[in-house]
Amino acid sequence: MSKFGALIMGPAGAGKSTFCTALIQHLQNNKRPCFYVNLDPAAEEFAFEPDLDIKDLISLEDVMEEMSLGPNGGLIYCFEFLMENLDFLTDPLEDITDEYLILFDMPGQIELYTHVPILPDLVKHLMRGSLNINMCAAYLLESTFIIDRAKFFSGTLSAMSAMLMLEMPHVNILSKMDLIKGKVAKRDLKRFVNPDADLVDEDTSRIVEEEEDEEDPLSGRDPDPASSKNLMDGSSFHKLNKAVAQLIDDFSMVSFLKLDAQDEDSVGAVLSYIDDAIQYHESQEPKEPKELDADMMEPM
Ligand SMILES: Nc1nc2c(ncn2[C@@H]2O[C@H](COP(=O)(O)OP(=O)(O)OP(=O)(O)O)[C@@H](O)[C@H]2O)c(=O)[nH]1
Ligand SMILES: [Mg+2]
Repeated sequence: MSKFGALIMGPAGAGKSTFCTALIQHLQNNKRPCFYVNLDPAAEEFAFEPDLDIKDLISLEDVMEEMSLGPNGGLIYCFEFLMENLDFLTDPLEDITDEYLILFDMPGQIELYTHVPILPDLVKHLMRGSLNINMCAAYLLESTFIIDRAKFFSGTLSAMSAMLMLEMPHVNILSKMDLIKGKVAKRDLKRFVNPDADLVDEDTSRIVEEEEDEEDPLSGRDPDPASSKNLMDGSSFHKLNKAVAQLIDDFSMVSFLKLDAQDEDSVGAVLSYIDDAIQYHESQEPKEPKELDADMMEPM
């Protein structure tokens, strides 16, 4: 029997938990069962009580206190502890049937998605171990980043890093679309949904003209070439951003779905992409004719 799940990821405050809440509500409205797993050991409040909560295994607060660690080191410790106690996840998930969508609400520490190898191991355990869950990663990025294009491309790079690291079906999502309604022209929005590198050139707010051959205003001397290597002036920053944006553009790997968590149609649309990625509907038993909605049986 197959199992189906989605890993809801993204930087701090991107709207992961809100998206999980909206998804659970939408699934309930459509009479689909859901199993909600909280993997954020610092999360306190939930609109829907998690069916499984990492805090019942380990809490970030205790780790920080007892191990004298900061929030990021503490989080990594919690995940290492989870990896040593995988039965905590495996046992309750074993009995989940193929009708369920298992939602994993992840923490927002970016290092988890970029350079710490814990997440790939966790994903391998969920997808390829005895649980054999068909999983899709959903990576959320705040749409307000669009206003600052350097920030947008750095966020896009983190999404790409997660994609490459996890090697699993993946959708990228621009969350909080309600916040930019009316602020970005529809035509421009399309270019962020499929990011193109020229967006960086058009971001005039960030371009600072290179002040080559200018005297150092403090000392009156020519700028020291050695020290200027360590300083990133506006022009080098722009070139770096352009190179990063070009890399993303060249890969043609990152595109975004738009999400407004308050709008049920928008939540449903994103869910349909996740369903497609995990082939949820293909696995569902065909319904007996008597189970079909009476409306559908009525003559047109
Ligand atoms: N306007 C608007 N606000 C949103 C939306 N989604 C989330 N927020 C707000 O953004 C803030 C962070 O949302 P969360 O859902 O807690 O974000 P998160 O990614 O789970 O955060 P961490 O778990 O702390 O990393 C909250 O104040 C939410 O109310 C949205 O679609 N629109
Ligand atoms: Mg959260």
